[in-house]
Amino acid sequence: MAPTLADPFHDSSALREFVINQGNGVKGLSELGLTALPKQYIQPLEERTCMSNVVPQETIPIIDMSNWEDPRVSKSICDAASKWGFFQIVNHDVPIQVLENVKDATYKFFGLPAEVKNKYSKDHSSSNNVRFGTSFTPQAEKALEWKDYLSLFYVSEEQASALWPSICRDQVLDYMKKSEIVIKQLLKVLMKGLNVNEIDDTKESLLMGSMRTNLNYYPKCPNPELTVGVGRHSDVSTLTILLQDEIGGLFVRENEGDNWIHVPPIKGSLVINVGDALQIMSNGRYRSVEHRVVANGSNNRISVPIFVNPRPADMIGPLPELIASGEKPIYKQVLYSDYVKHFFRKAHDGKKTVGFAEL
Ligand SMILES: COc1cc(/C=C/C(=O)SCCNC(=O)CCNC(=O)[C@H](O)C(C)(C)COP(=O)(O)OP(=O)(O)OC[C@H]2O[C@@H](n3cnc4c(N)ncnc43)[C@H](O)[C@@H]2OP(=O)(O)O)ccc1O
Ligand SMILES: O=C(O)CCC(=O)C(=O)O
Ligand SMILES: [Fe+2]
Repeated sequence: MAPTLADPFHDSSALREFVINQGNGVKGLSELGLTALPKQYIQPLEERTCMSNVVPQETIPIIDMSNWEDPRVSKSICDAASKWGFFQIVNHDVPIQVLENVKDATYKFFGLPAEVKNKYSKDHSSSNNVRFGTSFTPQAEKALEWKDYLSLFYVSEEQASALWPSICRDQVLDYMKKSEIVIKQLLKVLMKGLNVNEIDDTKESLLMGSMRTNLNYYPKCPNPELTVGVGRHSDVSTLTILLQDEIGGLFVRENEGDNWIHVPPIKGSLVINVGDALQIMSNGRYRSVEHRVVANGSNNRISVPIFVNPRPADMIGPLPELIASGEKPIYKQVLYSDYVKHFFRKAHDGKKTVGFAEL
């Protein structure tokens, strides 16, 4: 069949060549001015966000961090991590300018020509620690996701200087560095909520021994109602610190039901969520909750999550303090890099990754 403007990528190998192999991403597709979504991005009905399942009056907690050691603030953090798995923080210690700089740097990186960004793709990057990509796991997905990303795994300043794209390196490093204070505050409070009152070096390394920052770019989409920006998933991190811009589009699942809650952008705030590693280490007391991002028909959107993780070589399982206090473990000990590889090798599938660690 001859290509048409509505669907010039009827042939899937032509689409993969343009989007994945040449590094144009969905940003490149969006900029072609397509009038219809290529069929490879059409999600099954059950994966699209249906507005009748969105609860407009509900909201995740918004927590003021200026008095984070106040027992009432600590309680609201622990309650939010148990009940919602998600909350927003305001009046934290990360300067607004640092957040603005990393958003600008994200636009600058994605504004580079495809052939420059493509130097960081899975096939061309000189290291697994830097990866430019699109969708999530295109090789495993039945329907692709409408998102491009740059993923930066932090090892050292020296490695970042040598390997990370210079157009965003310093801004990402600054964002990570300045976020460390609030990450430590949150972990201290959350551990205290489990009666783990001392975070020694070993425990600190287990909770936050590695960090990965992703720059996510969701370009304007024809037929946004047919696809997703990011499909339903929980993060595999201990905690995720997410900076989103003013566009909106992140939805969180309410408890176990089929209702979804929008996370409204609040200027200067950071969205915090519990990841699978903390759900496992807390023996299920804190919950990693499914979330998804819708595509947008009018605007481009960016977000910048910092995934705070154990180290790849760590064994993770319910914390010994919880088991010593008589709790029955519901998870086994697993090697964290095995857990992450399991997550990355399949398409987004809600909360299924956690099954890998269940007893
Ligand atoms: C991208 O869209 C996303 C991402 C997310 C992410 C949510 C998170 O919570 S990220 C936090 C992940 N944790 C860590 O990175 C810390 C620990 N790191 C590790 O354990 C390792 O670095 C590793 C990630 C397991 C990679 O180890 P390595 O030995 O190099 O293993 P490989 O065989 O190369 O990779 C395994 C498998 O994963 C794919 N992959 C690797 N890195 C990424 C990446 N940054 N993004 C996407 N996929 C990645 C790699 O291609 C391999 O798959 P194959 O099929 O090729 O075998 C949430 C939501 C999103 O939409
Ligand atoms: O873009 C967002 O708001 C969320 C992205 C996300 O869930 C992720 O990258 O894991
Ligand atoms: Fe996520």
